[in-house]
Amino acid sequence: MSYCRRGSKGYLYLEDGTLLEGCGFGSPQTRIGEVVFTTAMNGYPESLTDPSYRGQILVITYPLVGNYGVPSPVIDDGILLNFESERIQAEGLVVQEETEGVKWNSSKSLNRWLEEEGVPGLSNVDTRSLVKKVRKSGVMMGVITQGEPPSDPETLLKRKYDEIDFTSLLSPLKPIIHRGKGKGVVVVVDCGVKHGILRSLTKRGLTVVRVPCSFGADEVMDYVPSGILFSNGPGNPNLLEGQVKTFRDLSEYRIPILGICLGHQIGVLALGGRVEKMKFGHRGVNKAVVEVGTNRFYISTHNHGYAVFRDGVPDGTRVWFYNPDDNVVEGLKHEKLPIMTVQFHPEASPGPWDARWVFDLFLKEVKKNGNS
Ligand SMILES: NC(=O)CC[C@H](N)C(=O)O
Repeated sequence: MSYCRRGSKGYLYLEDGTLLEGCGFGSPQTRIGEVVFTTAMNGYPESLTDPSYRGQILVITYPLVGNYGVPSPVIDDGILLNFESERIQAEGLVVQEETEGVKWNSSKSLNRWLEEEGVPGLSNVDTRSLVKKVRKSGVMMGVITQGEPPSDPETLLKRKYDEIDFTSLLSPLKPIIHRGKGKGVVVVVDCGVKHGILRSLTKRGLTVVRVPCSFGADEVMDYVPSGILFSNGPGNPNLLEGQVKTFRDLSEYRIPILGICLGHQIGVLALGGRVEKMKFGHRGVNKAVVEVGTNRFYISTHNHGYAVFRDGVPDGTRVWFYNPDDNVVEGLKHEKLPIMTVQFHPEASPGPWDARWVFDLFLKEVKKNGNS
């Protein structure tokens, strides 16, 4: 790499000793994270602000990133449009080619956005071979930096993604209320909720109370909810004993519960199942899931590194969705209780809306519950 148009070289050092050299963009910071990739061809503003990417360096397989700039934030009752949280959550971004795009609603370039938010970017690297490596050896920790290669990467890489509880960094400190125009209150146990989930609930008239991820069942029940949603979030679900207990305790109230992504995994653990780390995860917006029973395929958005395999399904539940590529369990329904969970993202953001009816189904359950 001899010439970088923004002046600075950039580097990604991987846990296995590989050093990739490219061009720096965004902010000249050094950050550590688990190196993961998404196959989404668009939606970088949503992906970068998805709290579930906290602690991870995101590699985008689509070769041109930045084409349509970064939209201006629109906030409606505290809920953002076009972004999934108030800041970039990913630790760093790796792309093949970073572009200065424009679009009618773009307020700045990707480069400027990363610069303002203190997040390093790396471009002009062969993302294809990087992804092949990650697919082959599994996800690894990495250091992203600019200027010079990292001087002591081994020390930096002592930090392991799987051992950190990121949810406490993202969860609100106190409850936040978003009012819907209809009846019914849903408490969202917020371990880093995507705003797309909040939008999906308020759009259906529901009032949303976002409570800290550390809340126990009694604190959740103080809001007399008609339904409870356990949100998506970053990190290893096996560290979240408190949240698992809260889910278990709440299941006894027989109130409709919907778990999404991390929420699905917490539910599985609460009901006695098992959640394991995958080799390189599912991250993208064109992943098929099959609904058991109807045999319908839905194209859906995924962002998960942990998963429930067939032998980890808890007793008393049945598989609702699975991924036809690798058979991973993508959703469960409880046989007796009004509990349903999905590993994928029915709110999309970014991605297709094929499965947004999951929220309609939840709404139906919430209405049946009577409090609404
Ligand atoms: N999007 C999510 O909620 C991700 C859940 C969990 N952190 C995983 O990677 O599997």
